[in-house]
Amino acid sequence: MTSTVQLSSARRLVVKIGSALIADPETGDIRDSWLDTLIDDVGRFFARGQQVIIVTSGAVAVGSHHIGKLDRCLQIGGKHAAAAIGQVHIMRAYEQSLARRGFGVGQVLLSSEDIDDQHRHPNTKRTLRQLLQIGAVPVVNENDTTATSDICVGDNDRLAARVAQMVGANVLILLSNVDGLFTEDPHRNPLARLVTEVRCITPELEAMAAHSPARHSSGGMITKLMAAKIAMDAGCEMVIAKGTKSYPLTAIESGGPSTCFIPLTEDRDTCDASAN
Ligand SMILES: Nc1ncnc2c1ncn2[C@@H]1O[C@H](COP(=O)(O)OP(=O)(O)O)[C@@H](O)[C@H]1O
Ligand SMILES: N[C@@H](CCC(=O)OP(=O)(O)O)C(=O)O
Repeated sequence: MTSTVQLSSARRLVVKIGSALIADPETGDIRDSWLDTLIDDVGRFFARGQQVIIVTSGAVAVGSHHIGKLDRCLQIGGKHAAAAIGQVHIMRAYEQSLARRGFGVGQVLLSSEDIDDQHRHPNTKRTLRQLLQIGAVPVVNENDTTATSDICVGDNDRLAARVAQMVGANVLILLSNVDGLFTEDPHRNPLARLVTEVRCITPELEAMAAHSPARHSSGGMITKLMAAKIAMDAGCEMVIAKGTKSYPLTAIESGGPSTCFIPLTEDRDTCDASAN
């Protein structure tokens, strides 16, 4: 069973970009041509009167390749230094791509305190909303350079869900390197089937999700299901889709494969999942 995801009716969307999309996994180079097609899609949403917040991974992936090019050892500066270097490259790419289409950009680096702390939360929310009002696209990442385990969200799937919850987004899209949630990791079992629609995160569904084999990824499918719980509890629909090809948001709207997590409402209260 397939379902066509309706994105056009969403007033506010959060789009999360995984490391393997923004950065070539082999070279660590930013995939500029692909990024231009994503930003074309985002521009189309803005032209329809919709608001889009981007949550992007990739700072560590891009930065660690640069450290490699400079012949330094990752252990010395570690992940924090890699993120500090990579974040600059990522933001330059977003800034240039958005500017070519007439948009500004606002970098928002968050720790869990910026979302959880009752004094910081309203500031974070206000900043995101003001950026949208003045036509600057918020580009969010975790503040990896100073994050310690007690103040970090830990992965951008949950960070994106927390942002979606905070700004009252209608739809959260996680663009990844797989079509969605499969009955097993499709990289390990090619016979795994795509789950197209989820209305409830059951233990059976959680058992399907595994970690990612990719080096710079944080949580694989496990954190995506955690994100789905946060989003659905906030009444926000969540979509996981493959974003590796050009125009990844157009592909979803055209009925491309995806897993859609639909929050329960009073008139839709069945708790089940459909697989292809
Ligand atoms: N049940 C599953 N369905 C789909 N992918 C899964 C599943 N379990 C584990 N995975 C792995 O999760 C990976 C996607 O997560 P991740 O590498 O963290 O991507 P991203 O960088 O987009 O967050 C897939 O490439 C796949 O190997
Ligand atoms: N904040 C990190 C991203 C961590 C993360 O969640 O990565 P991914 O699993 O590829 O979305 C970075 O920018 O490298």
